[in-house]
Amino acid sequence: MVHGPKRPGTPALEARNLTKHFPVHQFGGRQVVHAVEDISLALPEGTVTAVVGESGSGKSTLARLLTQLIKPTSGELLLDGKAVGTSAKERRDYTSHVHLVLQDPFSSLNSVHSVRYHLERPLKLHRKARRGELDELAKSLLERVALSPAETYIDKFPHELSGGQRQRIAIARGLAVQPRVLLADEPVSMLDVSIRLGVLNLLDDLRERERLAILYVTHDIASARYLADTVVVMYAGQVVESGPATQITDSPAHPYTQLLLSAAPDPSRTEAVELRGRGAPPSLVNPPSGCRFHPRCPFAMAICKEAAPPALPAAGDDQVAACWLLSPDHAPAAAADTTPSSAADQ
Ligand SMILES: Nc1ncnc2c1ncn2[C@@H]1O[C@H](COP(=O)(O)OP(=O)(O)OP(=O)(O)O)[C@@H](O)[C@H]1O
Repeated sequence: MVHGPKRPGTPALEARNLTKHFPVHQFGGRQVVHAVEDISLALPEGTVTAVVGESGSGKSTLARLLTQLIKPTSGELLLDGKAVGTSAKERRDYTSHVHLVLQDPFSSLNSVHSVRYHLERPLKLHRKARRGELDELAKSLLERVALSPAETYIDKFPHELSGGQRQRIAIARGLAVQPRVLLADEPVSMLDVSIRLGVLNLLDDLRERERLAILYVTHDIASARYLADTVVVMYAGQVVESGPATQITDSPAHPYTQLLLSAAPDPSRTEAVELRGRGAPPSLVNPPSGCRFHPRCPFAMAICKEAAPPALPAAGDDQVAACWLLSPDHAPAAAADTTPSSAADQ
Protein backbone atom coordinates (compact mmCIF):
# COMPACT_ATOMS: atom_id res chain seq x y z
CA MET A 1 0.00 0.00 0.00
CA VAL A 2 1.47 3.37 -1.06
CA HIS A 3 0.55 6.15 1.38
CA GLY A 4 0.50 9.88 0.58
CA PRO A 5 -1.55 12.43 -1.39
CA LYS A 6 -3.12 10.97 -4.52
CA ARG A 7 -2.16 13.10 -7.55
CA PRO A 8 -1.83 12.23 -11.23
CA GLY A 9 1.69 11.81 -12.61
CA THR A 10 4.99 10.74 -11.12
CA PRO A 11 5.59 11.78 -7.49
CA ALA A 12 8.66 13.92 -6.77
CA LEU A 13 9.85 11.34 -4.24
CA GLU A 14 8.70 7.81 -3.66
CA ALA A 15 9.75 5.28 -1.04
CA ARG A 16 9.06 1.63 -1.73
CA ASN A 17 8.90 -0.88 1.11
CA LEU A 18 11.39 0.96 3.32
CA THR A 19 12.54 -1.05 6.33
CA LYS A 20 15.13 -0.08 8.94
CA HIS A 21 16.35 -2.45 11.64
CA PHE A 22 19.03 -1.05 13.97
CA PRO A 23 21.30 -3.73 15.42
CA VAL A 24 21.54 -3.66 19.23
CA HIS A 25 23.75 -5.78 21.45
CA GLN A 26 21.66 -6.71 24.46
CA PHE A 27 22.35 -9.42 27.01
CA GLY A 28 25.20 -10.71 24.85
CA GLY A 29 22.87 -11.56 21.94
CA ARG A 30 22.40 -9.85 18.60
CA GLN A 31 18.99 -8.26 18.32
CA VAL A 32 17.47 -5.50 16.24
CA VAL A 33 15.22 -2.50 16.83
CA HIS A 34 12.38 -2.71 14.29
CA ALA A 35 12.30 1.08 13.79
CA VAL A 36 10.63 1.25 10.35
CA GLU A 37 8.80 -1.67 8.83
CA ASP A 38 7.84 -1.92 5.16
CA ILE A 39 6.63 1.64 4.51
CA SER A 40 5.73 2.85 1.01
CA LEU A 41 5.12 6.55 0.58
CA ALA A 42 4.64 8.87 -2.41
CA LEU A 43 5.26 12.62 -2.10
CA PRO A 44 3.83 14.49 -5.13
CA GLU A 45 4.96 18.06 -5.86
CA GLY A 46 2.86 20.84 -4.37
CA THR A 47 1.58 18.73 -1.47
CA VAL A 48 2.21 18.36 2.26
CA THR A 49 2.21 14.91 3.85
CA ALA A 50 2.23 14.81 7.64
CA VAL A 51 3.69 11.84 9.50
CA VAL A 52 2.31 11.74 13.03
CA GLY A 53 2.83 9.43 15.99
CA GLU A 54 4.12 9.25 19.54
CA SER A 55 7.77 9.48 20.45
CA GLY A 56 9.60 6.35 19.29
CA SER A 57 7.10 5.46 16.55
CA GLY A 58 9.79 5.74 13.87
CA LYS A 59 8.96 9.14 12.33
CA SER A 60 12.50 10.55 12.43
CA THR A 61 14.00 7.29 11.21
CA LEU A 62 11.65 7.44 8.22
CA ALA A 63 12.67 11.07 7.52
CA ARG A 64 16.38 10.18 7.83
CA LEU A 65 15.90 7.25 5.43
CA LEU A 66 14.30 9.63 2.94
CA THR A 67 17.33 11.96 3.15
CA GLN A 68 19.73 9.02 2.72
CA LEU A 69 21.42 10.02 6.00
CA ILE A 70 20.99 6.37 6.95
CA LYS A 71 20.84 3.29 4.76
CA PRO A 72 17.68 1.19 4.71
CA THR A 73 17.83 -2.47 5.68
CA SER A 74 15.70 -2.98 2.58
CA GLY A 75 13.55 -0.95 0.21
CA GLU A 76 14.31 1.73 -2.34
CA LEU A 77 13.87 5.42 -3.14
CA LEU A 78 12.79 6.93 -6.45
CA LEU A 79 13.33 10.59 -7.31
CA ASP A 80 11.06 11.72 -10.14
CA GLY A 81 10.43 8.07 -10.90
CA LYS A 82 14.11 7.09 -11.17
CA ALA A 83 15.73 4.70 -8.69
CA VAL A 84 18.27 6.56 -6.54
CA GLY A 85 21.80 5.17 -6.73
CA THR A 86 24.44 5.09 -4.00
CA SER A 87 27.57 6.42 -5.76
CA ALA A 88 29.11 9.61 -4.32
CA LYS A 89 27.87 11.68 -7.28
CA GLU A 90 24.35 10.27 -7.11
CA ARG A 91 24.23 10.94 -3.37
CA ARG A 92 25.40 14.55 -3.91
CA ASP A 93 22.77 15.08 -6.62
CA TYR A 94 20.17 13.59 -4.31
CA THR A 95 21.00 15.94 -1.43
CA SER A 96 20.54 18.92 -3.72
CA HIS A 97 17.00 17.73 -4.48
CA VAL A 98 15.92 16.54 -1.03
CA HIS A 99 16.54 18.86 1.91
CA LEU A 100 16.07 18.12 5.63
CA VAL A 101 14.94 20.89 8.02
CA LEU A 102 15.73 19.97 11.61
CA GLN A 103 13.87 20.57 14.84
CA ASP A 104 16.41 22.84 16.53
CA PRO A 105 17.24 25.93 14.45
CA PHE A 106 19.98 26.85 16.95
CA SER A 107 22.02 23.69 16.48
CA SER A 108 21.53 23.70 12.70
CA LEU A 109 23.14 27.17 12.36
CA ASN A 110 26.76 27.87 13.26
CA SER A 111 26.92 30.67 15.84
CA VAL A 112 30.25 32.07 14.56
CA HIS A 113 28.93 32.63 11.04
CA SER A 114 26.56 35.28 9.71
CA VAL A 115 23.32 34.71 7.83
CA ARG A 116 25.18 35.67 4.64
CA TYR A 117 27.71 32.85 5.18
CA HIS A 118 24.95 30.29 5.79
CA LEU A 119 23.15 31.25 2.58
CA GLU A 120 26.12 31.83 0.26
CA ARG A 121 27.91 28.60 1.19
CA PRO A 122 25.35 26.17 -0.35
CA LEU A 123 25.05 28.47 -3.39
CA LYS A 124 28.81 28.14 -3.89
CA LEU A 125 29.10 24.43 -3.02
CA HIS A 126 26.31 23.42 -5.38
CA ARG A 127 27.45 25.96 -8.01
CA LYS A 128 24.07 27.69 -8.07
CA ALA A 129 25.57 31.20 -8.45
CA ARG A 130 28.53 32.99 -10.02
CA ARG A 131 30.63 35.16 -7.70
CA GLY A 132 28.96 38.41 -8.73
CA GLU A 133 25.47 37.00 -8.16
CA LEU A 134 25.97 35.69 -4.61
CA ASP A 135 24.77 38.78 -2.74
CA GLU A 136 21.65 39.16 -4.84
CA LEU A 137 20.74 35.46 -4.64
CA ALA A 138 21.32 35.29 -0.87
CA LYS A 139 19.01 38.28 -0.40
CA SER A 140 16.36 36.77 -2.65
CA LEU A 141 16.44 33.64 -0.46
CA LEU A 142 15.64 35.81 2.55
CA GLU A 143 12.72 37.39 0.71
CA ARG A 144 11.42 33.90 -0.18
CA VAL A 145 11.15 33.03 3.53
CA ALA A 146 9.54 36.41 4.31
CA LEU A 147 12.59 37.93 6.06
CA SER A 148 12.19 41.29 4.46
CA PRO A 149 13.84 43.70 3.80
CA ALA A 150 16.76 41.32 3.32
CA GLU A 151 19.38 43.98 4.23
CA THR A 152 18.08 43.91 7.82
CA TYR A 153 18.97 40.23 8.24
CA ILE A 154 21.80 39.36 5.85
CA ASP A 155 24.70 40.38 8.10
CA LYS A 156 23.19 39.26 11.43
CA PHE A 157 24.46 36.33 13.49
CA PRO A 158 22.22 33.48 14.75
CA HIS A 159 22.16 34.83 18.35
CA GLU A 160 20.72 38.13 17.07
CA LEU A 161 17.65 36.36 15.64
CA SER A 162 14.51 34.88 17.23
CA GLY A 163 13.84 31.12 17.07
CA GLY A 164 11.33 31.61 14.26
CA GLN A 165 13.76 33.77 12.26
CA ARG A 166 16.50 31.14 12.73
CA GLN A 167 14.17 28.42 11.46
CA ARG A 168 13.38 30.61 8.43
CA ILE A 169 17.14 30.95 7.74
CA ALA A 170 17.51 27.16 8.01
CA ILE A 171 14.69 26.77 5.47
CA ALA A 172 16.18 29.50 3.19
CA ARG A 173 19.52 27.67 3.27
CA GLY A 174 17.70 24.55 2.05
CA LEU A 175 16.01 26.51 -0.75
CA ALA A 176 19.45 27.65 -1.99
CA VAL A 177 20.00 24.29 -3.66
CA GLN A 178 16.60 24.41 -5.40
CA PRO A 179 15.22 21.24 -3.84
CA ARG A 180 12.15 19.38 -5.08
CA VAL A 181 11.44 17.92 -1.65
CA LEU A 182 11.58 19.41 1.84
CA LEU A 183 11.61 17.05 4.82
CA ALA A 184 10.70 19.01 7.94
CA ASP A 185 11.29 17.00 11.15
CA GLU A 186 9.33 18.68 13.97
CA PRO A 187 10.25 22.13 12.53
CA VAL A 188 8.18 24.12 15.03
CA SER A 189 8.22 22.01 18.20
CA MET A 190 11.09 24.01 19.75
CA LEU A 191 9.64 27.37 18.82
CA ASP A 192 7.54 29.64 20.97
CA VAL A 193 3.84 28.85 20.46
CA SER A 194 3.20 32.39 19.21
CA ILE A 195 5.54 32.02 16.22
CA ARG A 196 4.76 28.42 15.24
CA LEU A 197 1.87 29.39 13.01
CA GLY A 198 4.09 31.77 10.99
CA VAL A 199 6.56 28.98 10.16
CA LEU A 200 3.74 26.54 9.30
CA ASN A 201 2.26 29.19 7.00
CA LEU A 202 5.67 29.62 5.37
CA LEU A 203 5.79 25.87 4.62
CA ASP A 204 2.30 26.09 3.15
CA ASP A 205 3.41 29.04 1.05
CA LEU A 206 6.44 27.12 -0.27
CA ARG A 207 4.21 24.17 -1.17
CA GLU A 208 1.97 26.49 -3.15
CA ARG A 209 4.49 28.95 -4.64
CA GLU A 210 7.48 26.69 -5.27
CA ARG A 211 5.53 23.44 -5.80
CA LEU A 212 7.67 21.65 -3.22
CA ALA A 213 6.75 18.18 -2.02
CA ILE A 214 6.84 18.52 1.75
CA LEU A 215 7.00 15.84 4.45
CA TYR A 216 6.01 17.29 7.82
CA VAL A 217 7.00 15.11 10.78
CA THR A 218 5.15 15.91 14.00
CA HIS A 219 3.66 14.43 17.15
CA ASP A 220 1.00 17.16 17.01
CA ILE A 221 -1.95 15.86 15.01
CA ALA A 222 -3.75 19.24 15.27
CA SER A 223 -0.96 21.01 13.36
CA ALA A 224 -0.95 18.13 10.84
CA ARG A 225 -4.62 18.80 10.16
CA TYR A 226 -3.88 22.51 9.71
CA LEU A 227 -1.03 22.09 7.25
CA ALA A 228 -1.23 18.74 5.49
CA ASP A 229 -3.12 17.35 2.52
CA THR A 230 -2.58 13.81 3.78
CA VAL A 231 -1.92 12.44 7.26
CA VAL A 232 0.05 9.22 7.75
CA VAL A 233 -0.20 7.83 11.28
CA MET A 234 2.71 5.69 12.53
CA TYR A 235 2.71 3.34 15.49
CA ALA A 236 5.68 1.19 16.53
CA GLY A 237 7.46 1.51 13.17
CA GLN A 238 4.42 0.83 10.99
CA VAL A 239 1.76 2.90 9.24
CA VAL A 240 -1.57 2.22 10.97
CA GLU A 241 -3.74 4.73 9.10
CA SER A 242 -3.53 7.24 6.26
CA GLY A 243 -5.81 9.47 4.25
CA PRO A 244 -6.94 13.06 3.65
CA ALA A 245 -6.06 15.20 6.69
CA THR A 246 -9.59 16.40 7.47
CA GLN A 247 -11.03 12.91 7.04
CA ILE A 248 -8.44 11.33 9.37
CA THR A 249 -8.93 13.96 12.06
CA ASP A 250 -12.77 14.14 11.77
CA SER A 251 -13.40 10.40 11.43
CA PRO A 252 -10.35 8.40 12.52
CA ALA A 253 -10.79 4.70 11.78
CA HIS A 254 -7.88 3.23 13.76
CA PRO A 255 -8.15 3.06 17.57
CA TYR A 256 -4.60 4.46 17.81
CA THR A 257 -5.52 7.54 15.73
CA GLN A 258 -8.53 7.99 18.02
CA LEU A 259 -6.19 7.80 21.00
CA LEU A 260 -3.86 10.43 19.50
CA LEU A 261 -6.79 12.75 18.78
CA SER A 262 -8.28 12.33 22.25
CA ALA A 263 -4.91 13.42 23.69
CA ALA A 264 -4.51 16.43 21.35
CA PRO A 265 -5.01 19.88 22.87
CA ASP A 266 -8.40 21.30 21.94
CA PRO A 267 -9.26 24.79 23.25
CA SER A 268 -12.99 24.20 22.67
CA ARG A 269 -13.06 21.07 24.85
CA THR A 270 -14.61 21.59 28.27
CA GLU A 271 -14.32 18.06 29.68
CA ALA A 272 -11.11 16.45 30.96
CA VAL A 273 -9.17 14.37 28.43
CA GLU A 274 -9.75 10.66 28.80
CA LEU A 275 -7.17 8.49 27.04
CA ARG A 276 -8.85 5.48 25.50
CA GLY A 277 -6.13 2.85 25.36
CA ARG A 278 -3.86 1.68 28.12
CA GLY A 279 -0.14 1.65 28.63
CA ALA A 280 2.81 2.86 26.64
CA PRO A 281 4.32 2.06 23.22
CA PRO A 282 5.91 -1.42 23.04
CA SER A 283 9.57 -2.39 22.83
CA LEU A 284 10.65 -2.37 19.20
CA VAL A 285 13.22 -5.08 19.92
CA ASN A 286 10.44 -7.60 20.54
CA PRO A 287 7.33 -5.96 19.07
CA PRO A 288 3.96 -7.53 19.94
CA SER A 289 2.69 -10.26 17.62
CA GLY A 290 -0.14 -9.53 15.19
CA CYS A 291 -1.24 -5.89 15.39
CA ARG A 292 1.45 -4.04 17.37
CA PHE A 293 -1.21 -1.88 19.01
CA HIS A 294 -3.25 -4.81 20.38
CA PRO A 295 -1.88 -4.72 23.98
CA ARG A 296 -3.16 -1.13 24.31
CA CYS A 297 -6.29 -1.41 22.20
CA PRO A 298 -9.65 -1.23 23.98
CA PHE A 299 -11.23 -3.20 21.09
CA ALA A 300 -8.62 -5.98 20.74
CA MET A 301 -9.98 -9.31 19.49
CA ALA A 302 -8.35 -12.74 19.31
CA ILE A 303 -7.28 -12.20 15.67
CA CYS A 304 -5.39 -9.02 16.63
CA LYS A 305 -2.82 -11.02 18.61
CA GLU A 306 -2.45 -13.61 15.89
CA ALA A 307 -2.14 -11.78 12.56
CA ALA A 308 -0.96 -8.36 11.41
CA PRO A 309 -3.91 -6.57 9.77
CA PRO A 310 -3.53 -5.42 6.15
CA ALA A 311 -4.38 -1.83 5.10
CA LEU A 312 -8.16 -1.94 4.72
CA PRO A 313 -10.42 0.72 3.19
CA ALA A 314 -12.14 2.94 5.78
CA ALA A 315 -15.16 5.23 5.45
CA GLY A 316 -13.56 8.16 3.60
CA ASP A 317 -12.17 8.30 0.05
CA ASP A 318 -8.49 7.26 0.08
CA GLN A 319 -8.67 6.53 3.84
CA VAL A 320 -7.11 3.21 4.87
CA ALA A 321 -6.39 1.70 8.28
CA ALA A 322 -4.54 -1.44 9.29
CA CYS A 323 -7.20 -2.67 11.71
CA TRP A 324 -9.19 -5.91 11.88
CA LEU A 325 -12.24 -3.91 12.99
CA LEU A 326 -12.59 -2.82 9.36
CA SER A 327 -12.71 -6.38 8.11
CA PRO A 328 -16.32 -7.61 7.74
CA ASP A 329 -15.06 -11.15 8.44
CA HIS A 330 -13.58 -10.25 11.82
CA ALA A 331 -15.30 -7.18 13.28
CA PRO A 332 -18.02 -7.88 15.81
CA ALA A 333 -21.10 -5.87 14.76
CA ALA A 334 -21.03 -3.73 17.92
CA ALA A 335 -17.39 -2.72 17.54
CA ALA A 336 -17.42 -2.11 13.80
CA ASP A 337 -18.26 1.57 14.24
CA THR A 338 -15.16 2.96 15.93
CA THR A 339 -15.81 6.67 15.58
CA PRO A 340 -14.60 8.58 18.66
CA SER A 341 -18.08 9.14 20.12
CA SER A 342 -19.19 5.54 19.81
CA ALA A 343 -15.81 4.34 21.10
CA ALA A 344 -16.10 6.58 24.14
CA ASP A 345 -19.50 5.09 24.96
CA GLN A 346 -18.06 1.57 25.28
N1 LIG B 1 20.78 4.76 15.78
C1 LIG B 1 19.88 4.02 16.43
N2 LIG B 1 20.23 2.85 17.01
C2 LIG B 1 19.33 2.07 17.65
N3 LIG B 1 18.02 2.39 17.77
C3 LIG B 1 17.61 3.54 17.22
C4 LIG B 1 18.51 4.41 16.52
N4 LIG B 1 17.79 5.50 16.08
C5 LIG B 1 16.51 5.30 16.48
N5 LIG B 1 16.41 4.13 17.16
C6 LIG B 1 15.18 3.55 17.73
O1 LIG B 1 14.22 3.47 16.70
C7 LIG B 1 12.93 3.71 17.21
C8 LIG B 1 12.26 4.82 16.43
O2 LIG B 1 12.94 6.05 16.76
P1 LIG B 1 12.61 7.45 16.06
O3 LIG B 1 13.56 8.46 16.59
O4 LIG B 1 12.57 7.24 14.58
O5 LIG B 1 11.14 7.73 16.57
P2 LIG B 1 10.32 9.11 16.54
O6 LIG B 1 8.90 8.73 16.29
O7 LIG B 1 10.95 10.04 15.58
O8 LIG B 1 10.50 9.64 18.02
P3 LIG B 1 10.72 11.16 18.51
O9 LIG B 1 9.43 11.86 18.22
O10 LIG B 1 11.01 11.00 19.97
O11 LIG B 1 11.88 11.68 17.72
C9 LIG B 1 13.09 4.02 18.70
O12 LIG B 1 12.87 2.82 19.42
C10 LIG B 1 14.55 4.44 18.79
O13 LIG B 1 15.07 4.15 20.08
